Amino acid sequence: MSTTGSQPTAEIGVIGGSGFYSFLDDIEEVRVDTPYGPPSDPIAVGELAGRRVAFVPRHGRDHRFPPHRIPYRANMWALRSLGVRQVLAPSAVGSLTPDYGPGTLAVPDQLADRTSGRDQTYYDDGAAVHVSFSDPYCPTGRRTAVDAARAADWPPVDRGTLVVIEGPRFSTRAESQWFASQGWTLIGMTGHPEAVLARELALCYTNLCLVTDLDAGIEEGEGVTMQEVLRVFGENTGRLRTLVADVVKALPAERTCPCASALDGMKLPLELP
Ligand SMILES: CSC[C@H]1O[C@H](OP(=O)(O)O)[C@H](O)[C@@H]1O
Ligand SMILES: Nc1ncnc2[nH]cnc12
Repeated sequence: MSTTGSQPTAEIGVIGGSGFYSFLDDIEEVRVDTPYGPPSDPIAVGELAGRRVAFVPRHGRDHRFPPHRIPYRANMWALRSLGVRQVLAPSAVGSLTPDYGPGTLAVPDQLADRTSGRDQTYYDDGAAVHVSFSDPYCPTGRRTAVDAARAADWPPVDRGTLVVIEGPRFSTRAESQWFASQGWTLIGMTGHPEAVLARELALCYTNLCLVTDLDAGIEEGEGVTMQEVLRVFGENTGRLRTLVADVVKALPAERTCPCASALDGMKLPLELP
């Protein structure tokens, strides 16, 4: 169903990644325009256990946006304009350690940006805004996700550093070994700038990482392929969707985390939606 009249609202946003192109059953589709163009797809808004949820697949339903072309700013802006304040972001990631094999769930607590040339800020002009980003993820969202995964009998890796590469190619063995030597444990292509854009809008952001492969530097075979990523993701989709739903249900409605006050006292050059 498409909405043209009064716009529905949502409190929690879910950004689906590779293999995660839809989420809710009974939805209203909302076309939101933003100063950064349209989001990846119309936003699907619906209800889950009494919580209002907005869903957008970051690559589009047909996976037409490669990671370096995703309209990250439009996606996050559109979610906020619907009322969203907490964002859950499931992602397919590679592992940089043999300890975390395919099927592992990880909730990283750190991020290392190795992207280049992506639009990574809303504050380009008019005033300098520097948000704190030492802890890029929401502590409440992370704790809720870790607890929900444990309760679902899917014990997660409850920390770790996600390095985000520009892509769309996968890493060489040398690059991958270098990332691992830094102590970084997970690798993906979309966690940046998603996390920082959420912080720049004072949104909570939690990355739920499903390991689909061992990255090239630690793998003994042919290296990573897109087919392998999508196959392993497909094998784990059911429990990941259930977990996202569990986290939606368990997220505290009231925000007491630092993300909520990320912009307090700052003079912003634009009006947030
Ligand atoms: C489909 S292979 C690589 C692709 O998968 C991951 O996507 P997402 O983070 O949206 O789940 C990775 O970041 C790449 O975009
Ligand atoms: N090995 C890998 N490198 C980058 N992004 C990924 N997404 C899933 N697996 C990946």
